Amino acid sequence: MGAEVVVEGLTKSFGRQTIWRDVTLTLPPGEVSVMLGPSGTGKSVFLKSMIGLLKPDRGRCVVNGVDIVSCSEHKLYEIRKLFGVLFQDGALFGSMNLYDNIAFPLREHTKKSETEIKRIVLEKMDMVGLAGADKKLPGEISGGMRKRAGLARALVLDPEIILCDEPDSGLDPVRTAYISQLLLDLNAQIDATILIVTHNINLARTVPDNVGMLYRRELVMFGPREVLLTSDEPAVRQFLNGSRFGPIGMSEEKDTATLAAEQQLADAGHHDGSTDDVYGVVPQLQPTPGLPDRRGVRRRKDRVMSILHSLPPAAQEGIIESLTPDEQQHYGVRPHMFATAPIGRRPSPQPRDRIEGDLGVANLPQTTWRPPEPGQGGGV
Ligand SMILES: Nc1ncnc2c1ncn2[C@@H]1O[C@H](COP(=O)(O)OP(=O)(O)OP(=O)(O)O)[C@@H](O)[C@H]1O
Repeated sequence: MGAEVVVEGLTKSFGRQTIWRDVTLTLPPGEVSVMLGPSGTGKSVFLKSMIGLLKPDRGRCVVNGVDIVSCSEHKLYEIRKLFGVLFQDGALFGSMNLYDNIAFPLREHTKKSETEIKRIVLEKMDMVGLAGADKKLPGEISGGMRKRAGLARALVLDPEIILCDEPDSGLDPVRTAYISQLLLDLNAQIDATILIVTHNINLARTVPDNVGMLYRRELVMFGPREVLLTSDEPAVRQFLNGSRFGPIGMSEEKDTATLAAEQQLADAGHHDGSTDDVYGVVPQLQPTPGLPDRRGVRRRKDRVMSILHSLPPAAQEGIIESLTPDEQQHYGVRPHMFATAPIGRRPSPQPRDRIEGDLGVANLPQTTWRPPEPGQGGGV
């Protein structure tokens, strides 16, 4: 089973620029989590901080009892071996063929024989659908294949935790769907804890067990996927919908005057750039038939049902509806037992203080932005 990662009060600045502060979350062992957030909110910095490539100013990041932030260099070197990282561009050596790229960590960090290395490299290449491509150079293959090669390299040391920085970047929607499925299939096969940083809303809606979002130097929320997917937090809704209208601006949050002007545009029926209203829990991807069931799913059910009472009604409803009738009976729940609005219909926004607490919803500065009324344009 993958390792649990406990992040507590993590804060990172570069000089006087605070990237994010007081980030607290737990990546449950063997579950898949996604971190969303507008560009520049520090998602990559967060991943790098988790493996000790960057040093946070404050806080803890604990894996197997070791705090990566304060441990010795020697311990950090050891603990890093638990991580497999897929960097945004695959980070392959251009002059090495795929075989040598993927074998690199084994030759660097282990004393395995070349025969053993060959067995492992070919096995991982097969797992990511690259069988037969071992002689190719990174420059000779597509972006999707480079991502797969980066993933195979991340797998060779049998990581307990896999960090993926925008595995979909530069990929078309079909290749993104394939890499989404691949990540879930890998999770089923090796039960590793996975954290994916992405902007891809389809991936965020269908792949992970948990979703979080960084915004305005805070972790807006982090928790079971159903919470974010049914959230009425304006920044979350705007981000999921890819809408221009809302608190997130071109490069930073908007000021009051901009928000008021935007509200006028919305009232006048101007299009906000979004298409459908992305709200509600959609079915999660399943491992490809023939692969093992995801062990994290069973563990997650017990975990999420134990905190069900602390979640907003729409999230509770989404979770209960995702259970089979037998599971509903096992946990003593039935659809519509808590929620007032059926899933897919948006409940009225909750006052901020009613959705805080166990959820870890950040106390964001109040915004004057309000969604346009139905029928007044916007489609938010
Ligand atoms: N080594 C560094 N030194 C100084 N500033 C840095 C460093 N690395 C990142 N930053 C700054 O931290 C901020 C967050 O960068 P980061 O790349 O983590 O954002 P991101 O959320 O991953 O963005 P994107 O979605 O566009 O990839 C940016 O303002 C960036 O310039």
